[in-house]
Amino acid sequence: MLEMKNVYKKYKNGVTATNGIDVKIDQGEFVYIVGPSGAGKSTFIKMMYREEKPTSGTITLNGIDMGSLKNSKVPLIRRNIGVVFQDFKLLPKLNVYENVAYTLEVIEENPKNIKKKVMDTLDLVGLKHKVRMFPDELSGGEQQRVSIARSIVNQPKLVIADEPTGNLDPDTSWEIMNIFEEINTRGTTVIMATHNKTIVNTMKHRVIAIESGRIVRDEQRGDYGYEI
Ligand SMILES: Nc1ncnc2c1ncn2[C@@H]1O[C@H](COP(=O)(O)OP(=O)(O)OP(=O)(O)O)[C@@H](O)[C@H]1O
Repeated sequence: MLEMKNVYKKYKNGVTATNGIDVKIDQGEFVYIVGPSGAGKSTFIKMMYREEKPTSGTITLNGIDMGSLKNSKVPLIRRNIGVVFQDFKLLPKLNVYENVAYTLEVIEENPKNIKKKVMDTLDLVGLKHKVRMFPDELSGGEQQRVSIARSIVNQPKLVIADEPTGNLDPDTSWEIMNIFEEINTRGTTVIMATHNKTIVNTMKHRVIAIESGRIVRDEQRGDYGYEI
């Protein structure tokens, strides 16, 4: 589903964040991206959904060359990619239902389908009973559930998460991880950057370690591999 060939990313300030990355990720995989702070994990991930463009090399997502994709085509491709962030990034003036429905409204989904899709997704993340609440009335874990619901309501083939449990306590982190596990069990590819050693070592999946912009380890059912 995703292939990178010799991908370099040099930012305008001269920092080289990825230094020749080659990787292949298949549909349905669950992949952790680990490595020290500043290693290039977020940059690696951002290039997958064209938040950043590679300086050189190729990135192909389901046959589409993400690097040379016209800006005007990016929103269309993003419909097939859900993205979850550490800081949730919910719209503060919209309630839970509206935050999730918004994704479908911008892609002009038939209004008749929106309600069912939103409610089914909120049911999956366990938030059906809080549809009218606003983000500032929710706990961090609940906000992350809304953010996950928003990312999957359009049934993307790929969900990318950058440190999704970074702001959450251990119990809540496990609840959130169980949702990602369920999403993956349903066939969605999950790619997750994380510093959470306990989770990586317990909920075993493929582990790709990045250091100084290079992949230094790529193991099925790998370990986190760093002391925190
Ligand atoms: N927009 C940017 N402009 C310039 N340099 C950047 C930019 N984003 C990241 N960098 C630099 O690129 C390098 C890799 O950063 P990146 O955020 O990809 O690392 P990371 O592994 O995700 O780190 P962390 O675990 O701390 O989130 C760092 O040196 C960082 O300072």
